Amino acid sequence: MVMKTAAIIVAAGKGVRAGSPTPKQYQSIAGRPVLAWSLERFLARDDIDTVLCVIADGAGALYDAATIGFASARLRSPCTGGAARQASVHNGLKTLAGQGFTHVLVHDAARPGIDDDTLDRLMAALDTVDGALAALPVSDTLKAGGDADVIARTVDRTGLWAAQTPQAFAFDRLLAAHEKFAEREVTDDAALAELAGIAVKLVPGSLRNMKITRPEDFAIVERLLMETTYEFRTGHGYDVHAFEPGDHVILCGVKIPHTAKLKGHSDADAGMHALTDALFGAIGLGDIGDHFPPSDPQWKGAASQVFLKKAVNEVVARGGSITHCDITLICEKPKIGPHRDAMRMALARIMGLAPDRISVKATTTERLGFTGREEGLAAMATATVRLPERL
Ligand SMILES: Nc1ccn([C@@H]2O[C@H](COP(=O)(O)OP(=O)(O)OP(=O)(O)O)[C@@H](O)[C@H]2O)c(=O)n1
Ligand SMILES: C[C@](O)(CO)[C@H](O)COP(=O)(O)O
Repeated sequence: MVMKTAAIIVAAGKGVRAGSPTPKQYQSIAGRPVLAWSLERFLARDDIDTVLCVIADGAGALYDAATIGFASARLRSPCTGGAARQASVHNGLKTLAGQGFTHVLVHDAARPGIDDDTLDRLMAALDTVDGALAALPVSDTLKAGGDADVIARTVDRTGLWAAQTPQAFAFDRLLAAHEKFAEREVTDDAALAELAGIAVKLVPGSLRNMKITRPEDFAIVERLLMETTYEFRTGHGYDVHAFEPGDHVILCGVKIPHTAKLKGHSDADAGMHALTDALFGAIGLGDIGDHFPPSDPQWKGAASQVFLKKAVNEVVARGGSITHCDITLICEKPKIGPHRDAMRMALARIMGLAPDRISVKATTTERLGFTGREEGLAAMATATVRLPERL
């Protein structure tokens, strides 16, 4: 079945327990409104076709302020919620009904720490079941309180899970459950699904995805959001160009007089091409040919810095930075040594990096092979990038 999935983010609560002057979903946390955190995560996913926020009547200005910069075709205009969370979800479902959605994920705006791994697990679960929710196994010993806060009994925690959101369902089945059991007061959608006889699979959620409920939760969640961890990745690139009659070559952005030129569709800057491929490799984005096909006439004679800048921008767009690049040019001639520093400076300028993050080296193949016979030259590059770990 082809899945068409919507996400509903419920943000129509008053946040009474959190005690903040404006409802908690609009409070700024780690530099942006609580709602913006989860909205960004849902909008970034290709497997979610539409995102709808459910907001309180009269909260339009707060919503607009929180979603500035989220111009996305996938983000619907918000709809209005109800007096209880259940009614807000119901309104969201009714707003999206009849539009071909096969599945829906319902998420609390008050859980800004939702991560991609949890979303992946939920989406995978929907392949085999009509209901799934993120949850954590209970790890504390549970007590039922009696009169005057005296323990009435200890509750067996075996098999108990604390429910989080998102909670994911076959769209029509969840809507039917909301319609049929609208009079039953429940605190989450999985409870309605149970009433409707939908099997709901528990998938591991995450601590980071805790709900802001009380005043002290803001600081805890803020710490969790700020702790973005980074990973380092290395990419490798290799390129070869043949010589043809001419009087100069362009290597790593520097024009060098020579007795031949390099043959190619663009300016044939093998050094820059290898580096571009190394960057695409580090972020798993294919190679230079995927982005700039040689068959496309618009790249004929193009300055290779266009390719390199695109690869750099793709790293930056992922919140990443380039730690180091190392390029080796392999040729008998021209001699690279005198031009190495100019090459590093040129690349540094194009990439917006300090020159000490770029190394250019050269070697010969001792007159062996095609470079030894001066039929062409080769370039190899490695690039190390620092990326935020996938959340
Ligand atoms: N009528 C309501 C009540 C709650 N929610 C949303 O449901 C989520 C989880 O609810 P909860 O933490 O209980 O939020 P509030 O109802 O706002 O909190 P409180 O009970 O403290 O007022 C929140 O994102 C909240 O905005 C909603 O959309 N509509
Ligand atoms: C849906 C929910 O987030 C699951 O834990 C939660 O039940 C909603 O908040 P409330 O505090 O129960 O109103």
